[in-house]
Amino acid sequence: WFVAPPTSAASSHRHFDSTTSRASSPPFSSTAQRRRRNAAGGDAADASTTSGNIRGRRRAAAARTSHRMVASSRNWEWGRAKSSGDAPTPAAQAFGSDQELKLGVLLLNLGGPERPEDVQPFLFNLFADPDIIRLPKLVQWLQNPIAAVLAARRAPQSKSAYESIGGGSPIVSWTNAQAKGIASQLEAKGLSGTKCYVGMRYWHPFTEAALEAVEDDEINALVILPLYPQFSISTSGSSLRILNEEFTRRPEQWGHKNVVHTVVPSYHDRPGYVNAMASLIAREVAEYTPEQRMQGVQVLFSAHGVPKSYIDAGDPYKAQIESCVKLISEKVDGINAEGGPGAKPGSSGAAAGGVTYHLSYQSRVGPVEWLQPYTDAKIHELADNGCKNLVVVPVSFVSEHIETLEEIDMEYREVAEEAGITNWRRVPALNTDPAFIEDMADMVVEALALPTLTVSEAFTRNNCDRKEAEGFLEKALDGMYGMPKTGGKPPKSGKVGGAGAAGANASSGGGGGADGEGSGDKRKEAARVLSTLSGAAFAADGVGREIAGLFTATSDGIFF
Ligand SMILES: C=CC1=C(C)c2cc3[nH]c(cc4nc(cc5[nH]c(cc1n2)c(C)c5CCC(=O)O)C(CCC(=O)O)=C4C)c(C)c3C=C
Ligand SMILES: [Fe+2]
Repeated sequence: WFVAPPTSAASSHRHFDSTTSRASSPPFSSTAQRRRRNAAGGDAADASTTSGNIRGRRRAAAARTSHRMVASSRNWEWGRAKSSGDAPTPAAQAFGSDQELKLGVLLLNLGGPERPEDVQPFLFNLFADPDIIRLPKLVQWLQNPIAAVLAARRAPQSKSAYESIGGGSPIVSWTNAQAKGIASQLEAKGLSGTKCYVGMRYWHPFTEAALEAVEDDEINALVILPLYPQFSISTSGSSLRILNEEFTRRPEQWGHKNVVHTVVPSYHDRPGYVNAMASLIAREVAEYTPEQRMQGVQVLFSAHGVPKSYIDAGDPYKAQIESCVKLISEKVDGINAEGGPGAKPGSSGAAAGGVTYHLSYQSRVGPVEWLQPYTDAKIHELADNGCKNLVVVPVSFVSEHIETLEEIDMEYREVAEEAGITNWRRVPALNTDPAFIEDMADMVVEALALPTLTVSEAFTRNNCDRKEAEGFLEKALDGMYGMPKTGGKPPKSGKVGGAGAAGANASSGGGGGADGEGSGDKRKEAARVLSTLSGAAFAADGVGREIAGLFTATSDGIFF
C-alpha cells in the first residue's frame, strides 16, 4: 500500500521549513529508535534484530507460501540472481533468511513548494545542496550563506511563476498518485502488502521523513527508485547522497543484515518507459490535420538542463538523454510506419512519417554555460526554418510541475507563437499513465531478482563522488561578475541568465526563515559582513576576493 506523506510539520534533516520558520529538527528523529528501545529494553540494534527474528519465526512459513505463489506465477527465481552467478538478490537475502519479507519501495523526487510562502525556503534547500551549487572544499563552509543570498534573490521571480500555476507545485500530488498506482500494480502482481514511500529532496515529504516511516514499518527489503528516468549527479545523485549519509551513519538500522536495499539508478532505456513516451507523442502528432501532417511536424524533446561542467565531471545525464531520445523517436517512427495515428497521410514507412526530431535543454539558471542548445534558441531556429507544427516533449520529467506548466506551456509557447509557429502542441508528462505505472511496478519486481546495487555503489558508478569540474567556481564567478545589473525586463524566454525585473526587488515578502530574508538593507548589510568575513579568511590565497566579489555582486542586484 501507499504511505501517505507526513504533514508539513514532519521532522526533516537540515532543511529550512516555512512552517516552523527555522532550521528543522536534527536528523532522523529518534521516535522509532526510542520505541524499539522501550519495547526491547535494549539499544536500537538489538531491539530491531530481536523483533525481526521473533516476527520471522512466527510468520516465516506463511510468508514463504505466499511469495512462492508469486514466484511461480511470474516464473521468478527469487533465490537466484539472473545475471551474475551467486551474487545476492534482495529477495534472496530478505526472504531467504528466517524473516518475513517486508517489502518497501522508496520513490525519490525533487519536491516543490505547496504555497507561495514555501518558495524561498524551498529555494534555500535547493541552493544549499552541494550537488546543485558545487563549491571547492576550501569554501564549502560558505554553502549556506550563498544559498540564502541566492534564494532571496530568486524568490520573487520563482514565486510569480508558481503563482501563475495556482501558487504551488503539483509535483507532490502527482508523485503520491504514482506511488499509489505502483502499490496497486504490485498488489496485482502478487506482492501484496508492499508499501510505497515518497521522499522529496527539497520539500515535504522529505526523504528523511520517508526513511523514518520505512524504519517505523520495519521494512526489511527496500527498492530505491529515483523517479528521474535519466541519472544526473544533481538529481538522483543528490538524493542518493542523503541516503548514503544516513545509511553510513546508522549501519545497525540500514546495514544489509537489517534492511536489504537495492537501487534502480535510471530507466531511460527501458522498453516500457520508451513505449509509454512514444505512445503519448504519437497520439499528439495524430491531433494534427492531414494537411498539417503533410507540411511536416517537428517534435522537440526538451530536457531539463544541467551546467556543462557536470557532464565534464562525469555526469551520465547527457548520454542517457540522447540515448532515450533516439529510442523514443525510433519507436514513434515505428508506430507511424505501422500506419499509426501520426503517419503522414497517403504514405507508409518511418521515413515518410513526416516527423522530424530535435533535442534541446531548458530551465537554465545562472550565468554559467549549460547543456546546449537551449530550448528557446532551438524554437527560434525551428521557426526560422519554416516550422509551423511543433510538438514539445518534456523528456526528463515524469510528472507535471512548474517546468512543464509554466516554462513550457506559457513561456516557450509564447516564444514559439511570436516566432510564427502557429500550431503548438505539448505532450503531457507521464503522470499516472497506466503503461508507465505498470512498468515501474515491473521494475521493482525485476530489481528484487537482480543482484543488489547499493546506494554507495550506485553513487560511485555514476561519478557522484568525483570532485567538481576543473575551474567550475572560477567560471561561475566570472559569469556573475560579467552579468548586467538589475532593472531590465526579464528575457521573454524566462530563466535564461541575466537580471530580471523581479530580481530588482530582493525582498520576497514570503514567510521562509532562510537566512538572507528580510529587507533589502538588512540583506545588503549581511552581504557586506559576509563579504568582509570571507575576504578576511581567504585574502591570502585570493579565493576570498572571489567570494567577497560574489556577495558584493549579488547584493548589488545580480540574481542567480
Ligand atoms: C531532470 C530533472 C532536473 C534536473 C537535471 C535539475 C537540475 C537543476 N535544477 C536547478 C535549479 C532549479 N530547479 C528547480 C526546480 C525543479 N527542477 C526539477 C528538475 C530538475 N532539476 C524539478 C522537478 C523542479 C521542481 C519543480 C516544481 O514544480 O516545483 C528550481 C526552482 C524553480 C525555479 O525557480 O525555476 C530551481 C532554481 C539547478 C541549478 C540544476 C542543476 C545543477
Ligand atoms: Fe531543476
